[in-house]
Amino acid sequence: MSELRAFSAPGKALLAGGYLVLDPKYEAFVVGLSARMHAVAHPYDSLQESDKFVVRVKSKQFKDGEWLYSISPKTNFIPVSVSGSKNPFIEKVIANVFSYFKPSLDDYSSRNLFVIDIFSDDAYHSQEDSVTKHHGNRRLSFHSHRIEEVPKTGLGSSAGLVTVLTTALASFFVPDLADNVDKYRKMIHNLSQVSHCQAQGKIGSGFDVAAAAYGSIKYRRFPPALISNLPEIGTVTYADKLVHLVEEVAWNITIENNHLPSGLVLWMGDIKSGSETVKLVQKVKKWYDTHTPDSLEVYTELDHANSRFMDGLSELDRLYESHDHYSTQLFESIKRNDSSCQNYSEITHTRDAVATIRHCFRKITKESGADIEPPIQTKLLNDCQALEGVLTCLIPGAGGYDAIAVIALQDVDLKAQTAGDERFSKVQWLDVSQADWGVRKEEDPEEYFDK
Ligand SMILES: Nc1ncnc2c1ncn2[C@@H]1O[C@H](COP(=O)(O)OP(=O)(O)OP(=O)(O)O)[C@@H](O)[C@H]1O
Ligand SMILES: C[C@@](O)(CCOP(=O)(O)O)CC(=O)O
Repeated sequence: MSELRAFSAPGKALLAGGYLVLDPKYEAFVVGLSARMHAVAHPYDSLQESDKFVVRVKSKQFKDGEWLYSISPKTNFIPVSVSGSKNPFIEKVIANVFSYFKPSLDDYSSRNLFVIDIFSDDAYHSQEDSVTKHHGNRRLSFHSHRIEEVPKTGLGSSAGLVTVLTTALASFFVPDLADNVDKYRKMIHNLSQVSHCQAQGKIGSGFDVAAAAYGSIKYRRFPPALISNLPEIGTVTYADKLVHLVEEVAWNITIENNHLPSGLVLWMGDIKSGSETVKLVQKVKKWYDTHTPDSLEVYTELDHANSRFMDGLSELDRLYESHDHYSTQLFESIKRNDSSCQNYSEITHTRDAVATIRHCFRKITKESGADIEPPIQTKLLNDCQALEGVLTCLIPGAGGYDAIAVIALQDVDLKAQTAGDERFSKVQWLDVSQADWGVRKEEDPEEYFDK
């Protein structure tokens, strides 16, 4: 490509289906966020040598944020770090995009250097030790530490990175991609799932990658074996098997557009203390296996409550759009958040479903030792539930001490309501909102750079 082009992909919050979504039996609800990961692909450049490709990925907001990989058809597209500095997510994206397109060096002689800049929005990372600077027309935070050392807020930075980088790198091989992201969305999604899964060590359900590719969705995962059955990267059969998986295989996945009701918005409160998802998942799995058949009953109850929660939100969405007397009264009652809420079954159904989800998670917390909704978070959520304009609130994703998610009326200001209140002193409201759209082209790539 002879032109600069920019893409972005959203962060995520898993509002229903944590843990269950690891099993293809259950459906989850994930919301795409306004915090986005960006990739700007530069025009083709050339190396002195013509016996390899080089991909240079720069992420200048982080110390030492540059990775240089060389890659060649002669070694079946195994990326080799040139600078010595490695990033597993970037490495797997390069391996898979090259294995998928199998470019020949003859076709790319004198345009075999691909340069991509990564930019990430503030909400992904703790802003401590960072300096905000204008970069082109954008305000970006620059951190004094390496990417692995900067505390995350849990919005899915790696999934955003993998998805947007896959898109940007693929745009070197697909001339019409930049103007047709939709046409290639499935390919981008499937390739990104493969890369993310390999880089992460095959732990996740892939809901974060699906949200990065598609935005707010109902999601049911693919069978994990689809990816774990691939041969090793660099083996002779890898590229063909990958193309077959991305293009031909039925993934049996559910991805359906789904969003929060109009008139309601998401608030994410960061708690600054972090949890380790992998350890939580291990504890919950152990609890599940050692507590059957009771654990299956808990999962079934959770699954039904998740469905009722999603149905309740859809019901509220329909009501908001109707703008009739009943719906106006209902939304005013959420605004007051007083006993009048009891008069509206749409509110009580949604709240009861969330109460059941939280009850089940507290039970699992107690029996498994995995702090999904530990008592300190229970107290915080109960305090949030009583705030003006709050429909409901819960622990997103894997739960723990990371964050809380609150669904509230669009015109209430939780920041102002909780300011100076000791009960909320640990909560930092993130500057994010729901944003339904998945990976997309950004119209003005020049605006990322100083003129
Ligand atoms: N802006 C970036 N530039 C380069 N690499 C990044 C960037 N953002 C994330 N990464 C890569 O992703 C890794 C973090 O991924 P990880 O899956 O642990 O976190 P996350 O996706 O933000 O969190 P969570 O899965 O809890 O939502 C980093 O160590 C780095 O390798
Ligand atoms: C526990 C789990 O179901 C959700 C983790 O969500 P999060 O990374 O905490 O947003 C794991 C997964 O689905 O990958």
